[in-house]
Amino acid sequence: MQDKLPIISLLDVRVHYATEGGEVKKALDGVSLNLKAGEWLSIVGANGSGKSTLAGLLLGFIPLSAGERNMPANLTIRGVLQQPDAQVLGDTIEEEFHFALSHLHISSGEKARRRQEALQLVGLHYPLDMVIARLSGGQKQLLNIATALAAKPDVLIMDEPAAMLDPDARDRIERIVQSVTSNGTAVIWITHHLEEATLCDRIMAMSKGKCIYDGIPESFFYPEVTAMETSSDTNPYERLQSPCEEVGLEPPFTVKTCLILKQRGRLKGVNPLRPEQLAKEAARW
Ligand SMILES: Nc1ncnc2c1ncn2[C@@H]1O[C@H](COP(=O)(O)OP(=O)(O)OP(=O)(O)O)[C@@H](O)[C@H]1O
Repeated sequence: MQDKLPIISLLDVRVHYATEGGEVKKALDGVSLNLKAGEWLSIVGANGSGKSTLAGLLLGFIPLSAGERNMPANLTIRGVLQQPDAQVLGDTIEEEFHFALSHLHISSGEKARRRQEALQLVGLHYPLDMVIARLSGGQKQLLNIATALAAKPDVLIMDEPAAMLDPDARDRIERIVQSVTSNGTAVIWITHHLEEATLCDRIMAMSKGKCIYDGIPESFFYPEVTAMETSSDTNPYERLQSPCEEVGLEPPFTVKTCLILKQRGRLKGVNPLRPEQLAKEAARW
């Protein structure tokens, strides 16, 4: 991925709002970002840290107060919002695809093919005249993802896509993201549930409108662990805080478990992020 040029580049972007009290609210306060084709970027941060503002800026519905946003004019970007209902326009699945693809200059046969492919990918097997109101929240979200994917976007931005979903639906979205990124679509997945940020290529952590970490997940979740010259049996290791902990975010359960094991001298040299990776390491003991 290193050799690819960025398809989106933000340079020192700022989004400021005037508050009723006459002060300036800095929703984004000097953020720079390069996104490459096929990259899976997780944007994490506490409530109000600027994640959705960044998504809105990339999707083009929030204007810049300052800085530069560079992307090719023909770049196709699609967004999936947290509340599935907020995005649905049609009454039926067929209508929803009709609205989503109406602006594309492709034949109706190609539209039908893309619709079929996208529904297959997200695993929605319903007749096209299925009334959307009868779908569950998770199914509506999968439909939103399918309509976004049918436009063959260069960039897919998902703002808390799994917030209303059960673990199975979340796993499905993760598999979809793995599939589309391997085909070149860049995906930005915004979340404050850090379990959802353990499969991505890169994490960007936001705090108070600033980017305070931009790098691989492993270094975000795991601090340096150093052996201490101590006679204590229970805690022979002292560790620094990870960037994740420094920002005040709660690490995934797997990471928390591993950090405790590391403090007890176990799991040296490995930094599992997913439960299945931890199980594999534990099985070696
Ligand atoms: N239109 C607006 N006018 C004034 N302030 C705003 C506006 N939109 C966002 N903000 C403020 O900007 C900051 C960043 O908001 P944003 O929604 O981007 O955060 P977030 O990280 O997405 O939060 P959450 O996780 O709760 O969705 C917040 O303090 C918010 O109150």
